[in-house]
Amino acid sequence: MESVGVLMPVPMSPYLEQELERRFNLLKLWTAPEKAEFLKAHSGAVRAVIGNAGNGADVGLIEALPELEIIASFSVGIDKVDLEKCREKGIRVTNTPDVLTDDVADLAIGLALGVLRRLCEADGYVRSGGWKNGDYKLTTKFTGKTVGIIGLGRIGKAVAKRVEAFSCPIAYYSRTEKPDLKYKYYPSVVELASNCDILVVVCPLTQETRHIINREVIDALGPKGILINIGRGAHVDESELVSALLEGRLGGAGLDVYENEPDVPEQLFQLENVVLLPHVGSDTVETDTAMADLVIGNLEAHFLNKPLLTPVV
Ligand SMILES: O=CC(=O)O
Repeated sequence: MESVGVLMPVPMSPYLEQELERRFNLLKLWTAPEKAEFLKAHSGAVRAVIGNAGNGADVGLIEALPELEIIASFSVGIDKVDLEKCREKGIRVTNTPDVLTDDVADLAIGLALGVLRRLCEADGYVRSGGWKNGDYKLTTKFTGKTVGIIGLGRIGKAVAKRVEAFSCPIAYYSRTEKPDLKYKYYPSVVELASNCDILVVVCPLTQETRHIINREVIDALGPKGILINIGRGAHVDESELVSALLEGRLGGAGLDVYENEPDVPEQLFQLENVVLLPHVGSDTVETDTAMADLVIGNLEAHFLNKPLLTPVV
């Protein structure tokens, strides 16, 4: 497979890069001084593209690569890949589900604890010597709070499992009720937000879920409510979120994702009831390796005419 051209548009994981380089003709777009020229020069050779959470494959890229057969995303979310175009052109698409579920769910709990117990602020209190002048202020309990989950897929269920250990009542919203689950179902996000203390966004980003967290939902969650977003930034109307936090209409937020990454609204930097992470949900050494192995496994399966391991299209 050494002659198969695999295009990596942006750097992702050194391990993935190294393993792709051992097996394929890896073309690293970001290293080219003139990207358009590079693409033109290699367009006939590229049979696979590696996507990720921030960079997929839009119509422009797909149309520029006439020999493209497969897009293997180094992410579970494939909202940056034009799936319709791929279906139309018979291009296969794979992602990396399951292997990252635990890490992302763990991080949701970390964010909830971070916001409620003010972990980052309290850490700063010790580092800056503040403790020498007195105890840190009281914070808010997590155990027993009602947690609402938007999207009860693999990661949503893993969040629920963890939250159960904190004796938190669990409710959820998804397109359809899941009768096999014991959690309380709400048929609208506003109803869910009105009936929980912590709202976790963990559904895939689609046209229907874009800005699923809007002003009405934020107001339903209210001044004591906490929003945790481990899905995609575009799930949330970010300017509404910022104004609700600045005006005290929302109790706090734990965010791993933003509408225009890596740009994060700077008004949030001054707020102690907000924990901001740089989209690191699945970024552990262990999961990076597992995701990379899955990307490579899918490419090898494809080029050996075997069934894909985790097909989306
Ligand atoms: O955001 C990360 C992913 O989709 O894997």
